[in-house]
Amino acid sequence: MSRLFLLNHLDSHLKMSECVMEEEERAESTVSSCVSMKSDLSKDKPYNFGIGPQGSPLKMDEDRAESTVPSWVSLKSDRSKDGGIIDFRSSEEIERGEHILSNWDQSAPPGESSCSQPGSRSGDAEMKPKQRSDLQEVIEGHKMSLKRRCEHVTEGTHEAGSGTLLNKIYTELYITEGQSEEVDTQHEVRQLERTSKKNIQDTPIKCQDIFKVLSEQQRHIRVVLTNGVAGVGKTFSVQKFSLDWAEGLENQDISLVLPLSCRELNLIRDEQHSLLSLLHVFHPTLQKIRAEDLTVWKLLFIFDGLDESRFSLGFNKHQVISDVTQVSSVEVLLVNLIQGNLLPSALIWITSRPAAAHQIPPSCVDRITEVRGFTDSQKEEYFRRRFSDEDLSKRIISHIKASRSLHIMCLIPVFCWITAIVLEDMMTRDQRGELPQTLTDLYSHFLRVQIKRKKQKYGGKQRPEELTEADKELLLKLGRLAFEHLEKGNIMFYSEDLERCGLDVSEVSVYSGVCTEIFKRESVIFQNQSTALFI
Ligand SMILES: Nc1ncnc2c1ncn2[C@@H]1O[C@H](COP(=O)(O)OP(=O)(O)OP(=O)(O)O)[C@@H](O)[C@H]1O
Repeated sequence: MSRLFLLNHLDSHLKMSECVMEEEERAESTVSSCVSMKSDLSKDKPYNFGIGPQGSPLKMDEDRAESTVPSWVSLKSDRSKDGGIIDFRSSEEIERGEHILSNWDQSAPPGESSCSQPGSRSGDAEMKPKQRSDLQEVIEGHKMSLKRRCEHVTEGTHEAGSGTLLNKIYTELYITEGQSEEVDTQHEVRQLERTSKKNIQDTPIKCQDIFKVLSEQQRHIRVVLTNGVAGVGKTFSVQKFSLDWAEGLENQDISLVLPLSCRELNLIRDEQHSLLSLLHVFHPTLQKIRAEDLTVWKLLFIFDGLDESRFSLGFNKHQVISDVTQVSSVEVLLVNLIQGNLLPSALIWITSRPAAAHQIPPSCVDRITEVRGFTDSQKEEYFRRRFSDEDLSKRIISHIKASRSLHIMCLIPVFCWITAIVLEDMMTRDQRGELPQTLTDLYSHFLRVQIKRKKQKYGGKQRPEELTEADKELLLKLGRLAFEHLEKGNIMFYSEDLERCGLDVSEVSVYSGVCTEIFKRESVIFQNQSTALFI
């Protein structure tokens, strides 16, 4: 059955926005405390694709999927038609491949972590030259493929995102080792304000160092859990880590970096796979690898967005699997990987919003890190990187500094992105109205900018700024959908949910430009008498 997955990023924003509106009304007075268990400010990964008869993501229409899934799933196979890996490598790259393998050959076997059992790396010593060069070829093919997937960011509309290089806009994030607190139930503005006042005991850690042993007290780090609220930059960190590896800049002792998005793993939740076939599905460049290669290489599995997974990870009662060709459910494979029964030498990096992180037993985790967002100077650097027009970035920075709530919220990178979109639009056209001072203002303008972009994209007779009756009706229905699911705590919508709110699935697909724009990122607040409507 064809299903439409749309993401609702709005769940806590009912609470949040109630608070923010109160806050705004009370200007600089104390921020009220509201429950904001899980903030869903961001998602730049809208799902909008069909699942094939077996639910296989590989059966997607390639063109459509390419434009809608900024994903780790390589929809276009990187293999040439006859199944051979395309050799994109320069001689330098080939040499580097050799270097990677020899690094691994020389490196000490990983130690054991709390959950792991002794690993086996047998086989590398006996590797024949032909086998070795085949493996290098696979590694290099995978690096090229990963680089292509990671070097561009897919924020905003497809057109806007497709041209943006990650390295151009990536701004260093403030990441710490250890976990700050329990899940915070306070209103986000208040949480963030507190977070920004750094605790002197926080130990900053660079993203590229998360698997490195940094002090004598530490032992081998096998499993890292990275926490962080919505939109704080977990996925961007994964993307940057992967890109730096694929470009040969960092962590070159790792043979293969294997990002797997939990949201995409949901798509094969009902299927049976071996770890090997799972890799073939999500990383088609690795079709050539064999079971024994996996035990020889130093692998890093990245499970991004545990909070979005629909698995129930039963760590206590599950089948034990130690063979990469043994078929089972994806959740059983995951648990066995994390516990170290399957590929005990493999490194595992899991990212999650705080509310879902408890699914991983602490005994399995060697290091916890937390993405805290941008410090004040990183906020400014973000805007300077974003705009080549220095004057524009200066004006935007000074506007943000002048507004307390905007400045606090810019701790979260996705909020910087919204602010950049809105203020750029307002400052670069003949705009007489006041610049947004409050979050409500900002979200309202954001919706307007997104609708305008959609109209420019799809055309239409009326001026891009004008809303037709049909637009209004659609927005209200989307608002209802978001509101109802916000109350239920759902973050994903199915076609049935859309139909229940009077939305025609095919219409929404046609309008996916605006729908995904609206759904994927932000709650936009309309104040309609005393009610807050979220879109
Ligand atoms: N380091 C960064 N440099 C520049 N922009 C960033 C950075 N990190 C995040 N962003 C901006 O914030 C947006 C959201 O980031 P990201 O998707 O990584 O958040 P997340 O923590 O994975 O959120 P979620 O929990 O909702 O999945 C990005 O699309 C980008 O616009």
